[in-house]
Amino acid sequence: MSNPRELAICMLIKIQEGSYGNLLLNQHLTSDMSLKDRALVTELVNGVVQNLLRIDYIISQFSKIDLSKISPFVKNAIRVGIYQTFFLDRVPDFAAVNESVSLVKKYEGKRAANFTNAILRNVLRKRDKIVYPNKNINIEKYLSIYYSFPSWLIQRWIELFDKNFTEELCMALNERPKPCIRVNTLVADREELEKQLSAEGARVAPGLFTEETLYILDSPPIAQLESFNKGLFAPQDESSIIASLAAGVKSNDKVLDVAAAPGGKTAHMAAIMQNKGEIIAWDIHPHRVRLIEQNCRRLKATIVVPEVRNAKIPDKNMFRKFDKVIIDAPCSGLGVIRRKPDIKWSKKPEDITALKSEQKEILEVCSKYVKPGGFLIYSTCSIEPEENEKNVDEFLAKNDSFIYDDLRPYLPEKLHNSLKQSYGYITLYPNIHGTDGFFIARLKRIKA
Ligand SMILES: C[S@@+](CC[C@H](N)C(=O)[O-])C[C@H]1O[C@@H](n2cnc3c(N)ncnc32)[C@H](O)[C@@H]1O
Repeated sequence: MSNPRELAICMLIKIQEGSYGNLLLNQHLTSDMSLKDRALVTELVNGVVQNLLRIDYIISQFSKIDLSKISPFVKNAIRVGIYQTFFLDRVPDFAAVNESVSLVKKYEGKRAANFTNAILRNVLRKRDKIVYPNKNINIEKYLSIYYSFPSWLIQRWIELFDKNFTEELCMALNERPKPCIRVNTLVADREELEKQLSAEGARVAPGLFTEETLYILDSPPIAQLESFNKGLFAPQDESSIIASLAAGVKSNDKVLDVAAAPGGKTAHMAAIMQNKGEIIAWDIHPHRVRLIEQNCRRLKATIVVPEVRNAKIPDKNMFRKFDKVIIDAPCSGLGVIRRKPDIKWSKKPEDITALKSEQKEILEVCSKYVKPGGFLIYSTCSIEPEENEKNVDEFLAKNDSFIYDDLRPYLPEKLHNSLKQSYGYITLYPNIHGTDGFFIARLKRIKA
């Protein structure tokens, strides 16, 4: 399939049937497609998924047929057409309409094509007259439709934060983040990497908080850069970079990273430890443990011992053996919606409850691996308190061998005023910090 819009429509149908957007894009965007086409497919798929409720609201204003009765191909062809005309500057309106109409004709015949044409032209003609739910009458409905977030999430966030914060959060989560990379200090320093990236045609900007972070402003595809293949850097969000700093690892530490794949924090900690000491890196999925192996090989992290293990199953032989235990827990991922917009549709309120108990179990079991005087770092890429401070607070209430440890010595100074009173944990928010949403807690074992 060589037409990027056709490919995007087919992927959108699969995503609505339950496939993961990122996996589909990785699978179908092969090197025989031009860079431009790959970028367009990615933009259309992520853009439609990100703005789904608003796009469907617009369609429903102009279609006499209920959305649920429109065939998946026609519906997604209209969505792709509307996304291009409302959210992208670079595609002329007539081209967006014509492409959708001719694809519908190819797949569903002339009648469906006429319907598509009528809706899209009508939407274009009346685009300035679209009336969204009134913000002053029903703020929840307005935020849900206008920013395209499920109403349960909007309700939850308004209760947790407030209306203004929720609106800012939605806006930030709808922004496309610049790719973020970590300088691999095992192989290069920041200056060397900047020079090499510039020679390879990439432009970068410094990190918001940390020395080892660079943001890519524009570049050839990252995986094709020589500097990537030589392991000079690792793609990693700054929030995740901050989490490995919070671990405060040092040379000759014995570290256990219990949910480590694909190895972002593992390889970073190996760099901080200057490849001295040991990091045992577990993950439950064999294919993901292979990613740890591949990434550590590319990044020359030689002290990492990857293993397929379920962190919920205790191993008595390893109790109290580690200086640092890192639990980068499986979580809802609601903090990384900027990168993976389909998360907002795939996650349900009950997932948060289920994940909380899974995280609690891992926390309970893996805390036993920390030696007296050692540290436990618990993190998630979620901003939901149940997965974060509530979980840790409940753990601490039941385990008097642990206390919160002051994060300030490990965090960039600019973040100190975001720490709560005990200084033992921090939540990063995209609308405040400009990073992914992330939670990091640091605990100390004070008793055997
Ligand atoms: C947030 S990701 C880890 C990201 C990683 N720490 C990094 O920085 O690249 C969570 C990982 O936990 C793994 N996982 C889920 N349940 C697990 C379990 N019971 N035991 C070990 N790993 C688990 C998942 O396969 C996933 O790779």
